[in-house]
Amino acid sequence: MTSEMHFQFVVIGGGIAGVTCAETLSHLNPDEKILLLTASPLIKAVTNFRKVTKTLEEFDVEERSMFDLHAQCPNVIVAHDRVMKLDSAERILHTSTQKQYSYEKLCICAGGSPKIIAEGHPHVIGIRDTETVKVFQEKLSNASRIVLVGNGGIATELAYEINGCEVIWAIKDDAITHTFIDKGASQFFAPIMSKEKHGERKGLVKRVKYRLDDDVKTETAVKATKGRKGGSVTGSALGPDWAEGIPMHGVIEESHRVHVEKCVEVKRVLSLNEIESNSLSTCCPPLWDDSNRDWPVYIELTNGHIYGCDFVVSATGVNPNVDIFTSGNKFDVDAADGGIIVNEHMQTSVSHVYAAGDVCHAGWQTSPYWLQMRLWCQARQMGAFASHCMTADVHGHLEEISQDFCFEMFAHVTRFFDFKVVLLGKFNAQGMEKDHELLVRVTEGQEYVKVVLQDGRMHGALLIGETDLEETFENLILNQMDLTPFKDNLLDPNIDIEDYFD
Ligand SMILES: Cc1cc2nc3c(=O)[nH]c(=O)nc-3n(C[C@H](O)[C@H](O)[C@H](O)COP(=O)(O)OP(=O)(O)OC[C@H]3O[C@@H](n4cnc5c(N)ncnc54)[C@H](O)[C@@H]3O)c2cc1C
Ligand SMILES: NC(=O)C1=CN([C@@H]2O[C@H](COP(=O)(O)OP(=O)(O)OC[C@H]3O[C@@H](n4cnc5c(N)ncnc54)[C@H](O)[C@@H]3O)[C@@H](O)[C@H]2O)C=CC1
Repeated sequence: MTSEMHFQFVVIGGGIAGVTCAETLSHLNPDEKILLLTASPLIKAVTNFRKVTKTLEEFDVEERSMFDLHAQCPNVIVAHDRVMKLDSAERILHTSTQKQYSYEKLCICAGGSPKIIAEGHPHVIGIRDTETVKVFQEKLSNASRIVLVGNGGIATELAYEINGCEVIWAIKDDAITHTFIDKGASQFFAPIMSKEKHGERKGLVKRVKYRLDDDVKTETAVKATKGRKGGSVTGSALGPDWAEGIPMHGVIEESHRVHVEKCVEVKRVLSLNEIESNSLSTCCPPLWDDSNRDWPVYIELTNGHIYGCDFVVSATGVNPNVDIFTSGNKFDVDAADGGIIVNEHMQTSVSHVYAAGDVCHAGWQTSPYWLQMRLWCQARQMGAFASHCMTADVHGHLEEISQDFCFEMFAHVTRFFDFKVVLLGKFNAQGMEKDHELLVRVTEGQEYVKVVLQDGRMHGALLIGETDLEETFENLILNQMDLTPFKDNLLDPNIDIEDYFD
């Protein structure tokens, strides 16, 4: 019988949410011992954090050995151990190394795994962590054509970054990058996507730094391989600009070739044998050469088109890692996205258990200008806020804690097609009735500016390019000024909008 170790605070997950939660708990509770349990030996650390505006933040993400966190926060003990079972009635965690840990307060930050079409198929892969990127790179280095499924962040980045390999990009929508931008913005990007990339990429927003020496890398690779069952993901999600500095080359000379199939889903994944025995005819985009080629795998789309390729990347979103926790415990889980529901204090429906990051579903009455997206900034914010709530909870004044300002307004800065992209508030008029109004300003190849107005007040904005409008628009969303008298001038390029509202 293994003895049980008790901790005031236990955090599960070495991703951005878990590490931020453990670090903040450490600062708030210097005299308490905090345990961080992580299935991967590498953890994610946020560095160079800075606020760009009140709600927009930028930071670097470093992948570090788990020993670094203990060195930096001596009251945090980091254990490379996978939680196999949660007994919430007894407040005990059982791990893969047969250990048992009891807790006063627990925060689940177990992240998510890629939602993969045809899961388990040898020619269909997903991308989540360093290891899955390695698999992708290796496969790509021998590939001349891939099918890319999905229309969100990962697919958009891959469609732009992959060189030396033909890409058939299959999307459910009628425009690219639907998760982040509207149809007008995707038309703005269309000519840029098909162009070859020239010169150095700017890397303006983020960098992921790999500070590992070779020994740690080797050890990590071995452990990670052993730890996986059926290709399941154990590492933390990659962070901003993960694609930068990672070679993404196939075997053909043509540097950049993308064919977009719109309004489709994948109907079937087929083998060459199935194609031949059923005499199915395959297709090829105009001017692409498909003569006499047999492919390892074929994809049939719902529009009837069948494409052969070397392998398929399923970039179709994330499933929160909840199964281990929901088994035998009464967690409320969101029916649509599968996340553990948390309230405005990041508490789950199970006593003494909190959750943060990709694993959770924001179940509180959100501000009209905020929405949940599974992003690093929200993982950091939720992890930090959960630690404040857990600390207040053990001291009996949780009810005095009001929600952090970061949940007032959605704000995200990223890069797509080498352009800075800023998303503010309800940037795509999400959940708004038809009575909203859109104002748009486009300068081809330079900038795309869209604001969402309702009753003359700004509810959201999408800014592509170096617009310098984020701070002013953030203020206009937060202060809800009636813009009816200024509407005609709001996007006038000859007016300095910052001075206007000063
Ligand atoms: C390819 C890619 C690119 C991305 N690019 C961006 C971007 O540009 N901008 C952006 O904002 N976001 C981006 N994201 C999303 C962002 O990385 C995630 O939203 C964020 O990192 C989630 O953090 P997390 O801590 O909640 O989860 P994760 O990073 O998934 O961490 C979960 C942790 O829990 C551990 N764990 C899981 N189960 C157990 C268990 N049973 N026991 C112990 N430990 C366990 C895992 O080992 C891991 O350490 C990207 C994601 C991917 C996959
Ligand atoms: N720059 C950024 O901010 C980036 C953020 N991310 C984040 O990382 C996470 C994972 O990225 P993605 O996998 O791209 O998820 P995503 O949530 O961004 O996009 C998923 C896409 O897959 C589509 N889809 C879902 N099921 C499908 C199916 N069966 N067939 C076809 N299409 C289907 C959806 O319509 C959606 O377009 C997300 O949380 C995303 O926000 C990822 C890369 C870059």
